[in-house]
Amino acid sequence: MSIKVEGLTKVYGEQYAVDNISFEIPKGEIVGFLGPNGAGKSTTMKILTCYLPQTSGKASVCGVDTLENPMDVKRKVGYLPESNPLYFDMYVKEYLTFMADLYKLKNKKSRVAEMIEAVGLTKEQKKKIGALSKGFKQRVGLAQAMIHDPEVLILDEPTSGLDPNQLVEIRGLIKNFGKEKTVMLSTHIMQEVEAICDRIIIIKNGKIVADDKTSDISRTVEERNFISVEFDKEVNIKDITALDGVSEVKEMGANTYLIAYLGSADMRVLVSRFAQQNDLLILEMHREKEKLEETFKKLTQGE
Ligand SMILES: Nc1ncnc2c1ncn2[C@@H]1O[C@H](COP(=O)(O)OP(=O)(O)OP(=O)(O)O)[C@@H](O)[C@H]1O
Repeated sequence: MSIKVEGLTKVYGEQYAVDNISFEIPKGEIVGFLGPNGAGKSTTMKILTCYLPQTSGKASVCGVDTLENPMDVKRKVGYLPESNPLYFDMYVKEYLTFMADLYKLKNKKSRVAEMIEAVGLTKEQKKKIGALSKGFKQRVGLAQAMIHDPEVLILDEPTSGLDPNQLVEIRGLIKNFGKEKTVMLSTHIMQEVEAICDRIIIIKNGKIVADDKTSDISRTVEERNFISVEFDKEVNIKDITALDGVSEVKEMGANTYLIAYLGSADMRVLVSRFAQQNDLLILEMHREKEKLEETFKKLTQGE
C-alpha cells in the first residue's frame, strides 16, 4: 500500500482538524482529496509528509511509519505544500540543484536537467524564482517535489491560480506521473478531479464523508440511476413513469425526458421497447450521472 491511514486524529487546542479518519491508497492510483475550506485536507497532507505529528492514530507511506521513521518517509514522498514556499532570490536551476543536494542525489546534474525539461522550465531556468509568473513558480514547486523520483506525490492545490493553458499542462504532468507512481492531490476544481483522478475522498469537519471511484462517487448520495432520452414526438410522462423500475420522469426540453430509476436493469432496453410499442423514434439516449459539484454540495453543505 502506498499510503495507509488508520484512525488518524489531529487536535488543535479543542478543535478536531482531523477526526479519526482511515483510508488506504494502493500504488498507481491518483486520488483527489476534496473538502470545503478548513475540512482538514492540508493537515492530513502535512501529517503524511512528516511536517506535523498527529495527536493519535497511524499514518504510513510505502509501509514506513511517519512518526517512527520520518527521514525514510521524506525520501519516498514528494510534497508540494499549499503556499508553494520557494526561495525567491535563487535561480531556478540553482534552487533545483540545491534540492537535489539535500537529497544527496548522485546523478544531480542530469536529474535537474530532466526535471527542468519535464515541467517545461527550459526557457526560464536562468531566471530568479521571484521573477517568474505564478504558473512557472508552480512548475518549480512540482519539479522540487519530483526531484528525488519519489514513489508518492502529495500535492496541496497544485493548480490554484493557474491560467487555463497552464492548468491543462500541469494536469497532464500530474497524470503522466501517476501512470507509474501514486498521487494524492487536493483541489477545489471539480473538473480537475474528473479529468485526472481515479478515486475521490471527500472530507468534511475532519471526517471522511465519501470515498469511491470518481465514476461512482454520486452513488454516495443518490441511489437512483438516470437516463436522458429524446423522442421524435411528445410522450405522456405517466406512460414512461409506468415502466418497471422508473421512480420519476422530468420533462427537460422538447420531447426530451430525464428518467430516474432504481435497480441495475438496463433502462435503455425498456425504453427502446416502449418506443417501438408506441411508434416513437429515439433521436438520442444516454446515461446521465449526477454532476460532481452536486454530489460535493450534498455531502459537504450544512452542519
Ligand atoms: N496551526 C493551527 N492551529 C490551530 N488551528 C489550525 C492550525 N492549522 C489548521 N488549523 C485548523 O484546522 C482546521 C483544518 O485546517 P486545514 O488547513 O487542514 O483545512 P483544509 O481542508 O486544508 O482547508 P483549505 O481548503 O481552506 O486549505 C481548520 O479549522 C483550521 O483553522
